[in-house]
Amino acid sequence: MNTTLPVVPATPAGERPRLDARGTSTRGHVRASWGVLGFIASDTALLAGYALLGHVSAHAVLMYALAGLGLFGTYRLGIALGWHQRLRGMLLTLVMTPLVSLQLLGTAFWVPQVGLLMLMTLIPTVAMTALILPTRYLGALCLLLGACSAMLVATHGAALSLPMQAGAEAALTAIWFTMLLGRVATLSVRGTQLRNALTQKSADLAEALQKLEAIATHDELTGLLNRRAAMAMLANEAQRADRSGQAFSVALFDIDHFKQVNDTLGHATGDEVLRRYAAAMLGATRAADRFARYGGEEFLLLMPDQPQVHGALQVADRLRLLTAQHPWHEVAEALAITVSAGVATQRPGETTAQLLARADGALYAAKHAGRNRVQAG
Ligand SMILES: Nc1nc2c(ncn2[C@@H]2O[C@H](COP(=O)(O)OP(=O)(O)OP(=O)(O)O)[C@@H](O)[C@H]2O)c(=O)[nH]1
Repeated sequence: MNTTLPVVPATPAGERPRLDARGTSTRGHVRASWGVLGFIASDTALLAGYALLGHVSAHAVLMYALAGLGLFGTYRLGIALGWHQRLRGMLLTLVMTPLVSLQLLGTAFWVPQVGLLMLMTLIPTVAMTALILPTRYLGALCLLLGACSAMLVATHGAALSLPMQAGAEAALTAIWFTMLLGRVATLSVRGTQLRNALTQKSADLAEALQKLEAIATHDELTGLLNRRAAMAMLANEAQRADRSGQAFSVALFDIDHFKQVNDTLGHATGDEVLRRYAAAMLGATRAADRFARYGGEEFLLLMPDQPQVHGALQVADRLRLLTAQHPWHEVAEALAITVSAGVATQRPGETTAQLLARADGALYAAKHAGRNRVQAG
């Protein structure tokens, strides 16, 4: 009678069993079914004790045991037929809870001298349900069970009792209570496990989202912000500048004769040059500045705190010089890398596309003027 539904145990770490939609493995349900059998056995033993003391009939104990075995069989059949997967892991709850409740209430109607124990045993059963079942089902189940309980009290109220006459009876009842407490405690543990699992899941999700964001906004080779992120940043900066009236500057850098690096030293060396260049520029720019990979060997520097073109030109030229002075021989003997840059400072009413076009024009001019130089657009 004390057949509170057991908690479906988690799957041991490292195994990859078939999971239902709620992440419970078939093996977990099988283990839970053994738990059901354990409850049936312990309840039957206690009831047999009451029968020996003459408090309930042996017939009632036998019926209880048979009903319990029927429940166990139904559960195992459900698992064998894959119901736990079809019912999205709610087999225990959707099928077993009403059946167990039926068993408990039926016994209470039939053997009201243990009726109060049956009603109390309903509590952890419903609590288990509340952990899993959607609210609308839970509400319906509670209404149904409430109506049945009310009917039980209305029709058998006076007869409902706790077996406590003899000392041995009281001892059995105390054991029953202790078992009930154990089941409620197990449910609380399960609730905590579920909450922890949820917390872990949302932490994993947040981490995955962060990784996705990083992938979406960063260039894989250099780790710099990619063009998409750079354009978004530029748009934000333009909005800020519109509001504050404080202009900003951009510089487009392009590695000189980079094709030759690839052609003579190989693509891998070309990649290494790009990586080193990016790292060197990141280390040399201010925290407020943003350095992004704009294209293949083209880079964009956003300078929010450079409202004057001469200041922006100085920054860009410092970076140009740093590039020329970088120990490129560490990458390949006799390797020398220079960059050309075009700088533009935002003009009132100018769009980011117009601003970039001016910077690009200046870069083109720098290339044509001989490379390894910076020009303003
Ligand atoms: N290794 C490597 N090469 C790249 C990458 N992206 C673009 N490139 C190469 O960069 C080279 C750019 O060549 P061009 O546009 O002709 O320019 P350039 O040789 O730098 O000449 P100038 O810009 O006129 O000085 C091409 O060979 C591209 O294949 C990359 O991720 N890795």
